[in-house]
Amino acid sequence: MTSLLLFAFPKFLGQPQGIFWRSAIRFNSSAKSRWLDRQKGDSFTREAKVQGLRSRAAFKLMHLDDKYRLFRKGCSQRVLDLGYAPGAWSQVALDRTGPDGVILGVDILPCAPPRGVNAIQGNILSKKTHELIRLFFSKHFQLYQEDQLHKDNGYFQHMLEQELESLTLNSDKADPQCERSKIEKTPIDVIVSDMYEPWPQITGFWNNFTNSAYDRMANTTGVAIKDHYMSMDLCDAALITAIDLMKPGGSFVCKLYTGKEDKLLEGRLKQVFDVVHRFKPSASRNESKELYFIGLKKKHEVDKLKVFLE
Ligand SMILES: C[S@@+](CC[C@H](N)C(=O)[O-])C[C@H]1O[C@@H](n2cnc3c(N)ncnc32)[C@H](O)[C@@H]1O
Repeated sequence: MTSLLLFAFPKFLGQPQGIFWRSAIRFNSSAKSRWLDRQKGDSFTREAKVQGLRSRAAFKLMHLDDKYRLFRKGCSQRVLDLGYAPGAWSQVALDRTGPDGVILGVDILPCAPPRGVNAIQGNILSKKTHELIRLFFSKHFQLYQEDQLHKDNGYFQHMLEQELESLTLNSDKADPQCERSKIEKTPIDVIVSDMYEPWPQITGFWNNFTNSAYDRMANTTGVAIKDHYMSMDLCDAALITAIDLMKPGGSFVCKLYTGKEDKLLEGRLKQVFDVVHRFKPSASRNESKELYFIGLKKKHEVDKLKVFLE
């Protein structure tokens, strides 16, 4: 059996046995059918289907919002949903901010956003993604909203990219009225981050890869310590986004797989927000180590270096 697999996947030759077997186990079909069985028997999964929500994760954000009042109707809130795919959290944000809310989802994977939600495909660890987000939310970019095309299709990312490129090219012009000065530095009211394992897309695409595209991303590994440290990196990335792009007074949520550095993250959050909570929503499975941190009332002056050096 082993030699057959090594023949089929020669890239595993020369790798330590442990890595080989872990990789083989991850693509095991019985694990997939266990996952499907669990989904079928789950009341949140059933309810999500009934309500037309893209995944059961929607209920986690609803519980978080019921408890901490992140969203408000009639306040034109600008919401950034990090790791939005397949889009259930964005659906909740859109519903709870009302018609004047503006929701932008960012995900490293391509995904058509729910109607009324805008999206960028990008890695939140990249500086360019931050610039695209800022540009999207800036008043300057609202010009493009006149065409209303985004209502059906989400924003066209290439338009944002072209805009960013032309701003970068003209950045050295000594014009005090230059376009860049119209861009708000901290335009966002609420940032929610559910970043971690890519959503388990099982239909709607042809898979011509030898392994699933989304499995190459940050799936939970089942190794608690690894999941913890990888999710710490994504929480740090979300926190940096909040420090750089969120208005004072803004609200923040991020998902962490618990472990040794929980306290470290909590300490960092306390330097950025006046109020910090931890919460496990009832829709979060008991056996899962996921936990949500909530930061409320972002402070006015935040020294990014100090947050990460202490
Ligand atoms: C659990 S899913 C989010 C589910 C979503 N909240 C919902 O309600 O539909 C986590 C998402 O985080 C995304 N992700 C992981 N790392 C990322 C990164 N570095 N930048 C952007 N998105 C990332 C994954 O692609 C995946 O789609």
